[in-house]
Amino acid sequence: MLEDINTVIVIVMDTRDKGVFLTGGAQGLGRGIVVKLLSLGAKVFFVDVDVERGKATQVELQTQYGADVVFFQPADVSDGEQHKAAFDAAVSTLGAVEICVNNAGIMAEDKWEKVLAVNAGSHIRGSLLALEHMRRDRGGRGGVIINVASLAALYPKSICPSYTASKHAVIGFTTSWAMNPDHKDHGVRWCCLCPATFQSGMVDLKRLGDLDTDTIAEILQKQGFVEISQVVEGVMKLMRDPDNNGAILEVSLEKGARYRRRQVVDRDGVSDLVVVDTY
Ligand SMILES: NC(=O)C1=CN([C@@H]2O[C@H](COP(=O)(O)OP(=O)(O)OC[C@H]3O[C@@H](n4cnc5c(N)ncnc54)[C@H](O)[C@@H]3O)[C@@H](O)[C@H]2O)C=CC1
Ligand SMILES: CCCCCC(=O)/C=C/C=C\C/C=C\C/C=C\CCCC(=O)O
Repeated sequence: MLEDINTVIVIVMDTRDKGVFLTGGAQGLGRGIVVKLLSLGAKVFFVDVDVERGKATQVELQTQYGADVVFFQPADVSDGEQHKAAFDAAVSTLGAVEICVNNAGIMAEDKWEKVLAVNAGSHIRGSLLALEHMRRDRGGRGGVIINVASLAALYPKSICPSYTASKHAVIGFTTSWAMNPDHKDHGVRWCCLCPATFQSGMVDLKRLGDLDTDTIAEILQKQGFVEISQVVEGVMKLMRDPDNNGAILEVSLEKGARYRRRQVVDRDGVSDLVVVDTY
């Protein structure tokens, strides 16, 4: 009798010794992703505009994981020069960057230009810096770009229109690049993460500008939060699967982690992109 041999072997991206560049790593989700990647043997260079918190995080993580695997540089990623200088410093410190996580974000409806500069501008710039460095057809090693959006990237949100616009921009930019016909040559994957609300510095109601904090507190209380650890697992899911390109992964309390959209690249990396799931 024939054995069932329909076993699928999935080769996941090995993060060990990979160079990572991440923005907004001093606290919240960014810090959670840094810790996870360090625990898996990656080397991480993170930036943040919060210098004190960034330094403290660096000291703590160097003590735990080693002084030669985690590096912090202060940078405001809404400033193109600071952002580029930090990316270049990451490349010279780590040797190469193969994973880029554009995570830094703010919510401040009374400063919509800043919201767009950080949440959309820095994700676009960071992606282009990473693409240029990683692309195989220009001597790079390939890699993956993860852009942290939000559930607010997928729906209109009357509470925070500018924040919502900035997150929609991230989805549009990332999925458009994922369809680039040169994908097979440059070997860089593009993914978006869309989490529901989780506890972090951003949920500090004092920092939300002129938003109606009483209403927000009431909604958040009723709605609940996803755990940062669940959101970090979502990032790992996007990162690890070598077939993932153009993926939008939602992480919510009701549905857990699920793909809203995804395209696959054949194992040989030379076929056209095929949309396998849409919404
Ligand atoms: N907290 C939440 O419920 C959700 C957050 N997100 C997104 O997750 C990402 C991370 O946010 P959280 O961890 O929640 O916030 P957080 O406020 O805890 O951490 C964000 C970090 O980014 C840094 N940052 C802000 N502006 C910066 C700039 N111009 N340059 C460099 N660093 C800067 C902050 O100093 C902070 O350390 C953001 O993109 C946010 O929009 C998405 C969905 C839900
Ligand atoms: C806009 C909400 C969904 C995503 C959450 C997010 O990206 C960041 C949240 C940060 C702080 C919380 C402040 C405002 C959100 C308030 C209420 C959310 C619920 C509204 C809704 O889901 O429609």
